[in-house]
Amino acid sequence: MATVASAVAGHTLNLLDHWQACLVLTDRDGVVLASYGHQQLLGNDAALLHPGARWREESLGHNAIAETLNAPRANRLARIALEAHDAECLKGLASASAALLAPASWSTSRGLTPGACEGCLGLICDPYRVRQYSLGMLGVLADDIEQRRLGEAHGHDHHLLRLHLNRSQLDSPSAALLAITPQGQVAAASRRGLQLLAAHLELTPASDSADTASHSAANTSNSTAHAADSDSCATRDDIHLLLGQPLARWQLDWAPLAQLAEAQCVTLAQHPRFTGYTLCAAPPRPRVVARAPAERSASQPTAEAATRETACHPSLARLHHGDAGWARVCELLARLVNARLPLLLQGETGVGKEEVVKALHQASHRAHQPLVAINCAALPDELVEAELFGYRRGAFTGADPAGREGRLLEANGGRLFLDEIGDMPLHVQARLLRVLQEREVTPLGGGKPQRVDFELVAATHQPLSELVKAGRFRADLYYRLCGATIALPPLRERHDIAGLSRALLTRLCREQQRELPRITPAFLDRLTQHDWPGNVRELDNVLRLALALCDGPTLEPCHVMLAGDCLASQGDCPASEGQIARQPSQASGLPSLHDLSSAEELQSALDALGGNVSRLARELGISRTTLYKRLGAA
Ligand SMILES: Nc1ncnc2c1ncn2[C@@H]1O[C@H](COP(=O)(O)OP(=O)(O)OP(=O)(O)O)[C@@H](O)[C@H]1O
Repeated sequence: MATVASAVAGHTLNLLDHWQACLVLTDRDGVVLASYGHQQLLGNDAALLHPGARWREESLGHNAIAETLNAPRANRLARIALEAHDAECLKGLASASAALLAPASWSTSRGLTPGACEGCLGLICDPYRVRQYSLGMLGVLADDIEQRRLGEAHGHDHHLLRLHLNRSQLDSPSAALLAITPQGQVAAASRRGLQLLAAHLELTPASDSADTASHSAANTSNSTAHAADSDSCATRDDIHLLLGQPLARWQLDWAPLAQLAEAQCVTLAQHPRFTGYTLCAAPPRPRVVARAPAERSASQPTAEAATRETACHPSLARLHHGDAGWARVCELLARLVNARLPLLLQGETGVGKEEVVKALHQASHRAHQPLVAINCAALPDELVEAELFGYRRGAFTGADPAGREGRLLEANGGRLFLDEIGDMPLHVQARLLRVLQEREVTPLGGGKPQRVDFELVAATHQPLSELVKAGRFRADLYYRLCGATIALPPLRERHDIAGLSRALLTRLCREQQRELPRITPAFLDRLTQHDWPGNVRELDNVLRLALALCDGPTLEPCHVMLAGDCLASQGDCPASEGQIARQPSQASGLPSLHDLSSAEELQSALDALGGNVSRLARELGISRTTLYKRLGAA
């Protein structure tokens, strides 16, 4: 779910930044899986936005996420007003949230399965900026996530029908989505899909009884501002009448629809109830299953079993920030993480191959076992065998008299990462192949072979298959390494450079224990225009330098120094809003509260800080609520 949510949330990052708002994705227990947007919102309590933090009532008191998760169906959308939060760090902020529900589905073998709550998407924000837009946005994001999850669950063996009155909106979350079996039965439907079918049968939407009780109880709290879900949805009983039914029941003729090629649209001009709707049908898309290795013992889990394990671990979800190519990589990794397949990662230098291996290891069942990384290009030819396989006492001149275990044995029980595998000398390739075949390591100088059990990941920036053709890499080893080959896209092809840059800057500022400067759109624009031959490594360096060059509170395009730019030629940056605000005498650069007596003066100070209410409140030593009250006097 985190992968899908990240892909969806990635589109909102600019907006979140502008609103100084933060989106929090939690699982159904209120445990944070990921967060996006303005991470400084909670100041010293930023850890609440980190994976693992809990937002249930027992941990954090009253808040919208907890409220939604108490009764997810009834409270699909909830909003908590300013003072109603219990936690000190949330006081003066608004929280709003939307439940993320799995689609109700039907199959011949299992019958009807109601959609369970899978998690929650919360928005923590400055209430004066966002107000009612927050719920609208959350509703759209939740619809989008739920639709994508439906496609993920059913798209490989069902036709997906989309209906919308406006052809250009067929791909949007406001379209109705139906999953149809090869026999033409409705197997699942999105919320809007259910509404559309329900309307056709003239079903009257009613509330789910269990959830309604808790909803009413929650509504008795006058500090809670609930937003009723304006999108009425078919009830559980109605779903029995909708799912598992032949599509023909709605007078939609299945045979010609099943023949539609993807992206082909039909306008249902004359249809009795769907008049004016455009319909588009996508045939099933087979799942991508990694190539199985040549041999596998019967006791090992199959690749197919692993493909069922599609939930994306937060450490994998953190690898991308909304780019579709990287989202696909993360999804594949999530499927393969415990599949016991050797993985081969291919990608240019600096794309993040090592980051991927670390994330993969953290997400795997072996996370608590060693991850042993070996850079094959960095080992001198004469030492590489000793390093990998170890040696016995006195095996060669200059060896450690006590002998050495070798890195392969160190990886026993865990994962071995062979970086730059294309640079491994041929004679070492032969020995490694033997280890992979026999799962035994014999140290240099002889001795008893020792059994080893490790997962294997190899990486290279070289086209390994070409090296095989050129006779520089053993074909038999190549086929042992590439149970699944995953190509990592270079940075210039990514569409999430802005989101990635924000994440890298946040990490750097945390490391340097400094406040994250405001990031101007022009700064991000300059980053997205570059080609990034050194990929994420180059971006990381450029951002480090930008932070070092930035004295004020705002990162401007002039702080971006790309390879070849000369520091000495860097002109002065124009004084930013924040620098203008630095005139007064205090260490913080702001006049004291005493000096800012009128609402107009407070407003000017706020404008000078780019509208950052939290920061102004902090600088002035007052709560956000007090600040709003004083601003409200204007
Ligand atoms: N998704 C990411 N999030 C944060 N940092 C990243 C990410 N991907 C890469 N980096 C950073 O970019 C730099 C290069 O990453 P990494 O070493 O994983 O690349 P690589 O592909 O293994 O490079 P090489 O082929 O040169 O060894 C590191 O500093 C790493 O921390």
